[in-house]
Amino acid sequence: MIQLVKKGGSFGRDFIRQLKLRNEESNRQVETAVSEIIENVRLGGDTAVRDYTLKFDGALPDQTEISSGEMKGFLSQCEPDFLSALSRAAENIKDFHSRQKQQSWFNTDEDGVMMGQRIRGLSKVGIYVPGGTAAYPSSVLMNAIPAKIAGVQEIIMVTPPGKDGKPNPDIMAAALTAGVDRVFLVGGAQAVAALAFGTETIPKVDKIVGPGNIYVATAKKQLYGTVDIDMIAGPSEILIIADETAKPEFLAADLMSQAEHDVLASAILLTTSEEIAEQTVAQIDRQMPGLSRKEIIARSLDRFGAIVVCESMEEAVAFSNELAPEHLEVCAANPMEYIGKIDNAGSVFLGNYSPEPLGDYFAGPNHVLPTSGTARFFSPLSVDSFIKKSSFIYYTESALKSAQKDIIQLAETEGLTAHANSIKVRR
Ligand SMILES: NC(=O)c1ccc[n+]([C@@H]2O[C@H](COP(=O)([O-])OP(=O)(O)OC[C@H]3O[C@@H](n4cnc5c(N)ncnc54)[C@H](O)[C@@H]3O)[C@@H](O)[C@H]2O)c1
Ligand SMILES: N[C@H](CO)Cc1c[nH]c[nH+]1
Ligand SMILES: [Zn+2]
Repeated sequence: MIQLVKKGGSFGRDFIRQLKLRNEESNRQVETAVSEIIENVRLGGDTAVRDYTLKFDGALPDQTEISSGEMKGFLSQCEPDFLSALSRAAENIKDFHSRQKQQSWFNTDEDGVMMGQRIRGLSKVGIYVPGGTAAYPSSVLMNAIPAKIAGVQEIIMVTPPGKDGKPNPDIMAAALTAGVDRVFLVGGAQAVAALAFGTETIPKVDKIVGPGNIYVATAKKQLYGTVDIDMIAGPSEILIIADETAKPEFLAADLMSQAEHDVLASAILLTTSEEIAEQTVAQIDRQMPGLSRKEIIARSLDRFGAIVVCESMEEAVAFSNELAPEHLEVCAANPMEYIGKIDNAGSVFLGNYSPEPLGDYFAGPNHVLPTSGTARFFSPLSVDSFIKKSSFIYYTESALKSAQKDIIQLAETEGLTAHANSIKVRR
């Protein structure tokens, strides 16, 4: 049962503490397990990866790597309507992310000094595509399309095998659509560790991106430093701010759309209307029995769901900024009014006709987003996540001469006389 907190109820600090515990508590539980998996994969390579695949996924694929020829063979198993929806979604995602591309730049002054920045794609990137309790072809597009636009030379995808040890055909179709270079059927913390260290069959990469459950998110966190990562993109979250013009039927549906991802997912409604709050509870009760993942939804809403009646929209916005949700829906008479007031949120959905799943699948912005309050400092996955920059400096003899006094002064103040000497020898 989702908890309903009426005006003046004891929500506030207690619930924020409970939500924060969601991260800490689950992290504590899995932290040790994940570090053991990482260490075993580091030492045991493919053998350890295979053992964990059998243990956690329940089946071993005949082969870990799927060639592009084999991927094409799976296309005939996909629904034609799915394939055309996938290609339309891919176009929207390409269009949105193409606008993010930054250009290298070089500037030359009148005195011949040239400086600039070269921007290029990372060489080898690992993308994690979840596949435990659901398959996520949409996450293939969200990970790989910005990587391609950034100019990544090699995109290595990992995803858990199906319960039969076989690849999911829809995920293979998405990998072909998005231009993934190599695909390995490995999931969980063992996949992240394999990409970070490299094994006999799985290549070591420079950066690992992509969403996943708590094991995947914890493994990325623990391996940061051995490898670069994009962010902590763990169990999904939705927070909705609604005034009295919102529609309870929509609110209930949207809360459950994210609760269905994971028993650790979180769904919160903050509304100024007691009537809307009560009707949303009723709508959840009405809609949930018809949903295939109702058990996951019920468990998620039970622990990490809440409907809270706030004093004002300002109070709701302040709460939201404090929680920094992955997804924020603003269902209000004038949603545009809130654009400047939202400080912390991964992706914001404005108005009654911009439901969260529109962003998950189709609109174009990335659905790989920071969770657990990390939207305070992380941004959505983007083309920027896949680039690196190098700076370039060219000075002429006369330009160096006019700068030499300042450089020598700064070097000597730091006590670094060899630095100063490097300038002096050119005088
Ligand atoms: N934040 C985002 O951007 C975003 C986007 C999409 C999905 N998600 C999240 O991705 C997750 C997908 O989760 P999923 O489970 O379906 O797929 P997953 O691929 O993330 O996880 C499956 C893997 O978890 C590992 N695992 C399962 N139980 C384990 C255990 N007891 N010990 C060690 N390892 C274990 C297994 O190796 C398995 O292969 C959900 O939490 C969803 O909310 C987040
Ligand atoms: N809502 C998820 C991000 O938290 C992304 C997703 C993919 N498919 C469906 N939903
Ligand atoms: Zn979703």
